[in-house]
Amino acid sequence: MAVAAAFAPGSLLPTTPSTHLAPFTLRFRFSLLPRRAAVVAAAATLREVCAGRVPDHVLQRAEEVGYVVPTEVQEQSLPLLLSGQDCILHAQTGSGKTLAYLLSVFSAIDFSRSSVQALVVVPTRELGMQVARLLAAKACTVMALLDGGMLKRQKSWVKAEPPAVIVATVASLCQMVERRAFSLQSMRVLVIDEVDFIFGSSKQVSSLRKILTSYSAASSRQTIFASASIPQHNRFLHDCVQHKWTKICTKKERLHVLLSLLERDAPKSGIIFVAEQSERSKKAGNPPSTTVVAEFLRNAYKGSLDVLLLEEDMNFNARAASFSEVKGRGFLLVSTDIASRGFDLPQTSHIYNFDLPKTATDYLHRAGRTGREPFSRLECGVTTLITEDEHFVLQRFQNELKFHCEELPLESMFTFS
Ligand SMILES: Nc1ncnc2c1ncn2[C@@H]1O[C@H](COP(=O)(O)OP(=O)(O)OP(=O)(O)O)[C@@H](O)[C@H]1O
Repeated sequence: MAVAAAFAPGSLLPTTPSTHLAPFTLRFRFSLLPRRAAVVAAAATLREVCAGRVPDHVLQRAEEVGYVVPTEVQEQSLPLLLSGQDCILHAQTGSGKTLAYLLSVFSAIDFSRSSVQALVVVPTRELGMQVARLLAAKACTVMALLDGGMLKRQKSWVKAEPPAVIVATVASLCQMVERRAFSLQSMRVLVIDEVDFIFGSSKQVSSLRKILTSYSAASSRQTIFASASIPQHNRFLHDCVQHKWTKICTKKERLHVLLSLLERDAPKSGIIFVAEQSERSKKAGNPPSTTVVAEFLRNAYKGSLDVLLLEEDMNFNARAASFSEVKGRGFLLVSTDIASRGFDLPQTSHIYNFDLPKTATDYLHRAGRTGREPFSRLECGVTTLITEDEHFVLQRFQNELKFHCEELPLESMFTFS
């Protein structure tokens, strides 16, 4: 038997602040209404919300690229962020947290000073590239220190002329700070994006804590945490907005079911999430599932979208190429969870969980890659392919995230060999 399920993102409720990284003060928490309602409800423009705090040239640039009306998370958080308070930005995926914290960064920077004044810590190179691009477009010196980057060359640049803002992964940040390539003494704003992900690794937490306590003063900076899934939350999602679909099939049928779904949905663009290859499978010399799925689609899919691949083991140049290729084009991106956090590809209409995510949090972040255009009426959906014995896992995610799945008979909808 096969089934489909409906699921929709909605509001996230406040959490207990995480205290892993004392000595921060975390004074602000809020909940968020559904994204679309949030946009409709906005009364003031972004310019009005930021008046007198964010430099005019930044606001002008924001308007040029289409950021005119604040999303609800921006409307709610900016008055606090711009007043310099420490904040937890805990709001659903695609709600506009990045622009909220970036505007706060711009309000705090003295553009005439040549020193590192803001640090944005990100979990992955891809998210870092995205944030750095958004910042760079706003005419300010920004340097991205990301795993696999040219840290040696950057070390001399950063020494010669320290950028106002650094966007960094923890590992590359440690390397540069420990080599004394720059100082964090003038840092006014610290942002930790996808904070729960970074706090999920004790190694990253201890490295970050060491850097922050040794090289910057907690009392003189603003700290902002951002994520759609802050730890210790009481409850996650409610309020249906979009249809999300789940299907049951046997492992063998998955590729063909996926193909049928793609034909039926005709996505504008889609991301197909596939499990990372196990060590055992690597040792056995098997190709990664991502490659298998991408190869299958390249041969069998007859639609107009480009089939692209993104996975951990690809070298950084190949990863960067895949990431920049998908920008602005119709694509079917086959990826591991590397694309599940922070990735902002607004044209993504459909998500397919070819393999189940490991946790409910991972499910949330994967699902959040769609429905990201606040003003769009694009039909969006999340589809999960599961076998009968995986049903209980999905049930666990539903219980934890408080969403409801509806099942849809497979045979009536598809024919596959
Ligand atoms: N005020 C705005 N007007 C129009 N579009 C906006 C506005 N703010 C943000 N966006 C767009 O909304 C999309 C989602 O924003 P963003 O990436 O900041 O979400 P997020 O909350 O950080 O999501 P995630 O938790 O998944 O990282 C992006 O395409 C961004 O360009």
